[in-house]
Amino acid sequence: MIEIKEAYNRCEEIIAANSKSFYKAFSLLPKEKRKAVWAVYAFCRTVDDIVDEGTNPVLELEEFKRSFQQFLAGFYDRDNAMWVALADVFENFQMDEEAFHSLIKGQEMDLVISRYETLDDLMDYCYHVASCVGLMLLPILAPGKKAVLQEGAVSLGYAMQITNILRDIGQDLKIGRIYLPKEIMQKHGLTEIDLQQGDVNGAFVSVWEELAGEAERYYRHSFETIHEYPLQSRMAVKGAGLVYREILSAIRDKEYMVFREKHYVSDQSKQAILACL
Ligand SMILES: CC(C)=CCC/C(C)=C/CC/C(C)=C/COP(=O)(O)OP(=O)(O)O
Repeated sequence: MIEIKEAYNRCEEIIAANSKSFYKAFSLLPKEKRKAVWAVYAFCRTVDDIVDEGTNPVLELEEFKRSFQQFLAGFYDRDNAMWVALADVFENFQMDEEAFHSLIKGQEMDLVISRYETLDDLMDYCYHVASCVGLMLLPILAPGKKAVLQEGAVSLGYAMQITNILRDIGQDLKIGRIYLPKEIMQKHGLTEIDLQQGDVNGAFVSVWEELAGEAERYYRHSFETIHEYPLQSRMAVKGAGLVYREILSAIRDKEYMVFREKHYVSDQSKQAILACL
C-alpha cells in the first residue's frame, strides 16, 4: 500500500517530467490545490499514454474504463499512486465525474479518427481531450464557481489543444494523424501530399494562421472571466494560458518549421511571463 504523501510525490514527478509549462504555472497554486492538479494530470497522462504508447490500446483503454468505474465505487489498487492520490482529491473536492468520462471518450476518438472534415469536428475532439481537463480542474481551482467559469474553462481547453495540434503537426503525421480540418486545408489549397513532404509553403502558413487565430480568440475569451477565479488560482490559470499561448509565437519565430522540430517556450520566457502576472 502506498502512502498518500508518496502518492502525491509520484504524481508530481509525472507532471514535472512530462509538462514543464503546466508544472511551473500550477506551482503558483497553494499546496492542496497544487497536489490535486498533479493527481488529475497523472490521470490524464495515463489515459493519453495508453492511446499513444499502449501495445493494445483498445483493450487497455477498456480495462482502464473498468478500473475508473471501480474507483468511483470505492475500489482501486492501493499500490497505484495515481488512484491513491485521486481518491484523496475526490474526497476533498466536488469533482465532476462526467468530465473524466468525457476525457476518456476523447482518447477513444483518437483510436478511430485520424482525419477531421470540419473545424466543428475538430472542436468536438478538442472539447473531449482538453476542455474536459479544464472541467476536471475547475472544482479544484474555483470551488462552487462552475456556472460562471465553465465557458471560460472550455475555451481555454480549446485554445490550448489547437496550440498543441499546431505544435505537433510533424509528430502526429509520423503516427498517421492529421488534425488540420480538411475544409480549412481545401480553402487554402493545402494538400496531404504537401504535409507529407513537410512543405512549409504559403498555403500551409495560411492554414496554420487560421487555426492560430481561432486559438487566440479562445485564449482571449477565457481570459475575460479570469477575475472570477479565487485570487489563489487566478495567476496559475492565467499563467498556464499565457505560457501555452507563447508556443504560437515560438513557432512563428522559427518560421513555422513544425515538421521536424518541436518548439518549446524557453525557461527564460516562461519565467518572464509568470513574473509579469
Ligand atoms: C481551466 C483550465 C486550467 C483549463 C485548461 C485545461 C488544460 C490544462 C488542458 C490541457 C490541454 C493540453 C493541450 C494539454 C497538453 O498536455 P501535455 O502534457 O501534452 O503538455 P505539453 O504541451 O507540455 O507536452
